Amino acid sequence: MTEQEAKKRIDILKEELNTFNYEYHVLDHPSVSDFEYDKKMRELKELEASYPALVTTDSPSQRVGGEPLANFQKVTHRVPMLSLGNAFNEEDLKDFDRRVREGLDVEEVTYVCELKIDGLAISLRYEDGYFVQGATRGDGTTGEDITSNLKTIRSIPLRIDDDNPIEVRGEAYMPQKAFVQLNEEREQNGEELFANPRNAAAGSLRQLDPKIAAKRNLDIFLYAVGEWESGELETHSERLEYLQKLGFKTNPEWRKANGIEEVIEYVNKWVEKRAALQYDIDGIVIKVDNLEAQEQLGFTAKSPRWAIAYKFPAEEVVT
Ligand SMILES: NC(=O)c1cnc(N)c2cc(Br)sc12
Repeated sequence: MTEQEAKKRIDILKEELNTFNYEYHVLDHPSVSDFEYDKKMRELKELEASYPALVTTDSPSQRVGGEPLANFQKVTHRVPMLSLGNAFNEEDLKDFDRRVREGLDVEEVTYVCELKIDGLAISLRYEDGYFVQGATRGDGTTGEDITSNLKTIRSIPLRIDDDNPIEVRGEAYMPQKAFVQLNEEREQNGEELFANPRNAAAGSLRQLDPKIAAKRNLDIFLYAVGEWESGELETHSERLEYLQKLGFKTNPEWRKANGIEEVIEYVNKWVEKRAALQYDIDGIVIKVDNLEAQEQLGFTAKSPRWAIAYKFPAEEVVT
């Protein structure tokens, strides 16, 4: 086989494997068997071993990186990562809504309600359509470069169909099933157990060896943007739809709410339904949907005036 023929075959295999990966990990709707997937991955790795110059950063064979890092480099976020004010009851939510309506001088506001994922806030940077850097939130301005660990999360696309520099933010988390399995393994090995899926996700993403992170079955939901050079949209809900169109995993439970009464309805629904989820949530995030209105409201010293986190009461720990 000539190098040109090898490149053609490698491009086909990359396209197929990245698509199978998207179907399995983002859509939860695989179109091929694991056997079929593994066979094509083996062929890709053999071709890349014969033609190392043809290995590219978006190749699915590159998800589990090379050698362990000595340490994590610091990353300065071009756009600071948010922290949210909290609401603990309906009164707090009504106060928030009152401040927003007064700030915008309107009678009623359209909000977006989203589940507050109990994981680790993450920022993903794409340039020319390639995943180039992933970082932790850190203190909101400076985080740690954990690109090699984030590449092991199969639902993170290595390539997207938008060549503008964009940053997408979300929450990396460990599904409850993965958490139980991990602690069972640790118990058998006499290792210290993780207290909860959030700590397990944080501990996994802080591993210097990506091969360990790759085994932790982490996942991610994306829900916001940082630096954004792509076409401007009018609302946050349109952004969520665009992120999904780009191939990012967004949480399917987000809903628009017309006025605070619909927000309260959504919150009360999830106080009941949260136990049925396969991942931990610790509240609901409520955002003003219109982006111009967000701009108009701006920020306090610490957090946006156009969003709030309703925190669920801490669950009683059954001992
Ligand atoms: N959907 C969201 O906006 C969202 C979900 N889950 C979270 N843990 C957080 C945290 C911030 Br800050 S926003 C947000």
